[in-house]
Amino acid sequence: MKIGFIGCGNMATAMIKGILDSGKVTAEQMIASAKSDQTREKISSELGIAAAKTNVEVVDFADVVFLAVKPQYYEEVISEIKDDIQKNQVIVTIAPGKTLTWLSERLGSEVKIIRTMPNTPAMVKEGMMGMCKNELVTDEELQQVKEICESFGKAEVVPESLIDVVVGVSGSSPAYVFMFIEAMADAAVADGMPRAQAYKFAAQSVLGSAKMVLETGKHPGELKDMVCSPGGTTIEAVRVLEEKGMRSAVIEASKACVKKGREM
Ligand SMILES: NC(=O)C1=CN([C@@H]2O[C@H](COP(=O)(O)OP(=O)(O)OC[C@H]3O[C@@H](n4cnc5c(N)ncnc54)[C@H](O)[C@@H]3O)[C@@H](O)[C@H]2O)C=CC1
Ligand SMILES: O=C(O)[C@@H]1CCC=N1
Repeated sequence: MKIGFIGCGNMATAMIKGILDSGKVTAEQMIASAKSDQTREKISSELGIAAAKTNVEVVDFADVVFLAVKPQYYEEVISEIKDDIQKNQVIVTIAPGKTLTWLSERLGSEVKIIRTMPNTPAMVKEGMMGMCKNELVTDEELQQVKEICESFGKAEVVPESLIDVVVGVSGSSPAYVFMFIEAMADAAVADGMPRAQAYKFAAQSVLGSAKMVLETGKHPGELKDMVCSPGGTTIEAVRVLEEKGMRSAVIEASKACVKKGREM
């Protein structure tokens, strides 16, 4: 399978590195386009794959084409490539808000489309991706693309109605988690811990807690209760977090994120 990326910024770079490291696809089977000479130089030297000057070159080469530009450039890119797309090719999107209907109207009703939502932890092969397809994509093709995407983390097929929800819970949520880590570290610094050490302690606690949720199968509330000793330190922190509306802040933030995605 030959894989192409249109645009090679943060997400594309992370995804390409993961795919190459998995060995599922060789460097000769991959291509990415970029507008600037500087980015094309990075594609050749850092990623070791072909760098295309035009987006049409990517479509002419690849079986699976990822549209990895910002949502506001989708329309422009689609009008550039639409006449070159063949019936057997699969177009994979990674932008919020661009529905299968919106995409089909612009790419053409004959085009196979997989709509996904990845996240930046793909950079460390711990990504989480939601994906759905239009009716022209076979289950086998979806499975093949899913396996490729599992090179940089986990991937799950969801109904299209949940893709906007995926933006809130995993596409954008790394930003909220980084804010949480930064805030915990700020508190540790305020109490005298050197900053680099504070980030390590805070980040490792988040990593370990996430692993506990995934690996023990226990309810997050039960895991929280296991930390809270009666009359102890943790329940004091929990009391203040509840008083300051932490859960509500996270829920409202995530709902605003999902709403924005639906409007895009
Ligand atoms: N950054 C994130 O956390 C996530 C981003 N996404 C989505 O991934 C997509 C890419 O986002 P990032 O990688 O963060 O953006 P980015 O800005 O790092 O990369 C986009 C790249 O596309 C290039 N580009 C712009 N117009 C182009 C054109 N006409 N032809 C070829 N290349 C062009 C830009 O020069 C840039 O290098 C967006 O649709 C975004 O919504 C999805 C999930 C997470
Ligand atoms: O902020 C954004 O619009 C993109 C989509 C998900 C994460 N970043």
